[in-house]
Order: sequence, then structure tokens, then C-alpha cells
Amino acid sequence: MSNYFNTLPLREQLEQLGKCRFMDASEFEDGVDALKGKKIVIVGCGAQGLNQGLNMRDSGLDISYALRQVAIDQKRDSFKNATSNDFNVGTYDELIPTADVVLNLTPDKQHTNVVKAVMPLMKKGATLSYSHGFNIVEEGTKIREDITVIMVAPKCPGTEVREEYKRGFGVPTLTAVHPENDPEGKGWAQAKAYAAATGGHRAGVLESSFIAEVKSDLMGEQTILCGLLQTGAILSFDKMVEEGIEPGYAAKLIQFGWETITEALKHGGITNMMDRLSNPAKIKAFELSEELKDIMRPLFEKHMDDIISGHFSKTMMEDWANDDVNLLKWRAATGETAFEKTPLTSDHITEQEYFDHGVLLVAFVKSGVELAFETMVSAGIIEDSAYYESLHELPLIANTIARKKLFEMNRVISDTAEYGCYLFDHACKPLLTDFMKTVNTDIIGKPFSKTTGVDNIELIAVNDAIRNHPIETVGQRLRAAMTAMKVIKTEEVKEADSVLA
Ligand SMILES: NC(=O)C1=CN([C@@H]2O[C@H](COP(=O)(O)OP(=O)(O)OC[C@H]3O[C@@H](n4cnc5c(N)ncnc54)[C@H](OP(=O)(O)O)[C@@H]3O)[C@@H](O)[C@H]2O)C=CC1
Ligand SMILES: CC(=O)[C@](C)(O)C(=O)O
Ligand SMILES: [Mg+2]
Ligand SMILES: [Mg+2]
Repeated sequence: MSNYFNTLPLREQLEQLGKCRFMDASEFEDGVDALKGKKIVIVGCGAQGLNQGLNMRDSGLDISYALRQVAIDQKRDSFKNATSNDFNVGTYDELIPTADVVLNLTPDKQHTNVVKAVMPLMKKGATLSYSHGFNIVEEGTKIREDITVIMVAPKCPGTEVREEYKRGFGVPTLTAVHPENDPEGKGWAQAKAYAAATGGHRAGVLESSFIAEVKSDLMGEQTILCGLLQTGAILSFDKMVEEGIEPGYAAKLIQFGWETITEALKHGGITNMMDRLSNPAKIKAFELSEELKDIMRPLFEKHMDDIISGHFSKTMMEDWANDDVNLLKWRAATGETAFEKTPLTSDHITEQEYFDHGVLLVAFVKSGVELAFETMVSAGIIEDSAYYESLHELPLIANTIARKKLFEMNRVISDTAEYGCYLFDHACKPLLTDFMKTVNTDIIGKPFSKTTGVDNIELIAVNDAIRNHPIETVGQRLRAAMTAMKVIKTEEVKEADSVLA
């Protein structure tokens, strides 16, 4: 096996990286019809497996789960997830031979094993689906010629795939058909029906490619989505405590702060998030963000370069072969951070206070979203895809932190995302050492209090710069199609409700 992307000639690499067509709502008029009555078997019942399956069943499809014999015998979490939700569960031998569509929703590092075990059992002309193309693109796995290979990749953690569906919305989804495996020409119709069954069409579906999905997905998760939230959380917490802010307050400001701030981002982009600050604070957040972009740009570019060249996947696969020694070590270290271990204050922090006391968090979000977007676009990823993979997904990751800090985020995201998140975090923290020396409680922990006035000319220039960033133009267009987007009940709102009750 070898890296599939690296075997392609440059013009084909560029063509695949740039494959992205926003699908019109009218293209989903047939709903889930192309999969209705088909036997759909999901391999693995974890973050994506369980939650996609629940949505697809609610959309009227026939879902069952194939698990390893040991998982059934030992009644592992995967078995409990499936049976406690009344799904039919069986072994590969029992379920795969009659399946029309097999969804491989096991961790990426298991894909080679799983595909090796499942493929010989699949009936002629069946379909194999992925939610991340790592196995096809980075490992170069070849699938039997009669099998159709598709991808339906929700741009979001598994738990939030379910939450958004229950709210009557969905998450943006990238679909693809592997050009080497579409023998009957049915791949696109099935991918479209699958995306509709998960609710993706209510948020936005892109006709993409395995390559564009893999290279953009890895980039988003390593940098803005998970990496920077981890770095920003740890550095901001440590700084506040060092400056004498009560630790329980500092922990809460961050745990719910990311969620509250990015909820504003999701509805109205960076412009709306920045508009939540007072004018003096907005100017400050803008300046901080420009500074952060200068400092972090080389790191974002390094991640993109390593993802495109295959260096990242090669080194991660070395860790897979080494019993995940690095991943497990880094996971344990995250559990030991002071932020993770500090219990939250029971004092209520109001929604507006998360902005007013969190100017630095706003600056981290703005700088990271723009950098991730700019870096992906300059590498050949189309803007729509880069928007979903940075700005739109960020609140969905922040929701997981609001539940149980970084531990919950790292539990829910894929092992692949988690590995890349730690890589970024370890490189980013030292880069920000000097910057953090300049930070005080004015921008994190206490309200920003500039006593001098605002220069109108400067304010106009700052507002222009915020609104005219290309991500804001794309965002306005894509959000216009998200007519079913819901306001979520943030932890802050739930807490305020319980205080009143
Ligand atoms: N996590 C996320 O939110 C996202 C994930 N993805 C992609 O979705 C796919 C699934 O990831 P994710 O949901 O995180 O995975 P999880 O780690 O949550 O789930 C893995 C499931 O697969 C089973 N499993 C593990 N090893 C094997 C094996 N060798 N053979 C068969 N089953 C196995 C596990 O069950 P048991 O060990 O009990 O057998 C478990 O039910 C990946 O391709 C990932 O990149 C895409 C978008 C987001
Ligand atoms: C949640 C998601 O989309 C990720 C970050 O890509 C993943 O978990 O791999
Ligand atoms: Mg992703
Ligand atoms: Mg991923």
C-alpha cells in the first residue's frame, strides 16, 4: 500500500483538491429514496456509528450493526450502544453477506484490518462507505472492483451529528465517490440519500472528493478546531490563575466561554462575534488577532504542508504501529492539566460577560478561523469547504468542551483528530510564550477597560477589515442556505434558567 494522493500526477491532485460543488436543496427532493429498503450495516458503534445510525433510522432506513465477536461477548460499549438503542447486532459473518451498503465507522487506524475482514464477505455489487477518506487517500487501500466506494463525512463530532438532527437541523457534509470504484454509476445517488438521512442536507452538502475531504479535514481538526482550542484553553487558564483570578471562575470562563462566543460566530460569522464586544474591546481583539496571526501563520502552514506531503500521516501511522505510545502519553498529560482538574465556580457568568471578560478568547477564535481558512484556500481547497471546516464546525467542537472540558472533546473526536490536536498544541504553546507575557487580566478574566476614547477612523478601518475578509463573504452565502439553523441552549442559558426556576 502506498499514499494514493502521492501516486497521482500533479494536475489530477489539483483537480481532486479543488473538487467542490455546493448542492442545491432541490437536489434532495428524493430524500432517502435511493437507500429505502436497502439493508444498511454499520461496522462499529462509536461516536459516528451510533449517532449516524440513530439519525438514519429516524429517517426511515434499515440499520443494523456488525461488531467483532469479542465486542459482543464482552458486551463492550459498542455492543451496549447498539443494543440499548434497540438495534439489531450481529457478527460480520451474520450481517455483511446480505448487506447492500456497509458503512465503515471504525477508527481510521483499524480500517485496513476491517476492510480486509469485511471485503471478502461483501456481496457482489454492494457499496462500502466511509466518513473520512484516510484509508483510501493516505494508505492507498484498493477495494474490489465490483464494489462502489462512497464517502459521507459530517463536518462535526458524532454527538453533535445527533444533537443538530434532533433540533431539526443538521451538519454540513462532504460527499464523494471514489473515482476508482463506481462500476454501476450509482455512487452519487446513494451518497446523496445517505447525507439526507443524517440531516446533512438541511445545513449544506458538497459534492467533493476523497482527497479534498482528507486534506481539509486533517487541517481543520489539527489547527483551529481542536488544537487551538486546547492551546488557548490551557494558556488562558494558567495566565488567569497566575494573575490572581479565582481558579473556579477561570475554569468556567473557558469551559463555557468557547461555546458562548462561537455561538455568535455560527449565526453571524466573525463580524457578529466581534460586534458582541464594546468598541474599545473590539479594536483590542482585532489587534491581538493580527498579532496572533503573524505568530501562528508559519505553524498553520507547516501543518498544511505536512498534511499535503503525507508526512503527517506517515508519522501518525508509525505511532499506530508502536501501540499508540505517543497518543496515549499525550492523552494522559491532557488529563493532568490544572484547567482540566479545577472544579467550576457555582457563580453564574452571564452571556455578555463571556465576551467582555474573554477578549483574548475572541482574538484566538478570530485568528485561528481566518488562518485555517486562508491556509486551506491557498493549498487549493475551495472556500465553501474551508468555511465548513473552520468557522461552522468550531461551535460544534466547543459544545463538547462545554460538556466536560478538553477531556470530552478528545473523547468524542476521532483518534486521528486527537493525535493532530496534540501535535499542534505542543508546537503552539512555546510559540506563544512571549505573546502570553504581554497578556494581563484586562483581556482575560476581567472586563476590558480602556479609559481613553475610540478613534472613529480607526474603528471604521477595523470594521471594514473584519467584514471584508473572504470568509465573511462565503459565510453570508452559505448561511443564507441554512434556513433551519437553530439557536442552541448553551450551558450559560441552561444555568440562567435554573437560577430563575
Ligand atoms: N469522532 C468523530 O466525531 C468523527 C469521526 N469521523 C470518522 O468516522 C470514523 C469513525 O470514527 P469514530 O466514530 O471516532 O470511532 P470511535 O473510536 O468512536 O468508534 C469506533 C468503533 O469501532 C469499533 N472498533 C474498533 N476497532 C475495531 C476493529 N478492529 N474492528 C471492528 N470494529 C472496531 C469500536 O467498537 P469495539 O472496540 O467495541 O469493537 C467502536 O464501536 C473514522 O473514520 C473517523 O475519522 C468523521 C467525522 C467526525
Ligand atoms: C469531529 C470531526 O469532524 C473531526 C474533528 O474531523 C474528527 O473527529 O475527526
Ligand atoms: Mg472532521
Ligand atoms: Mg477528522
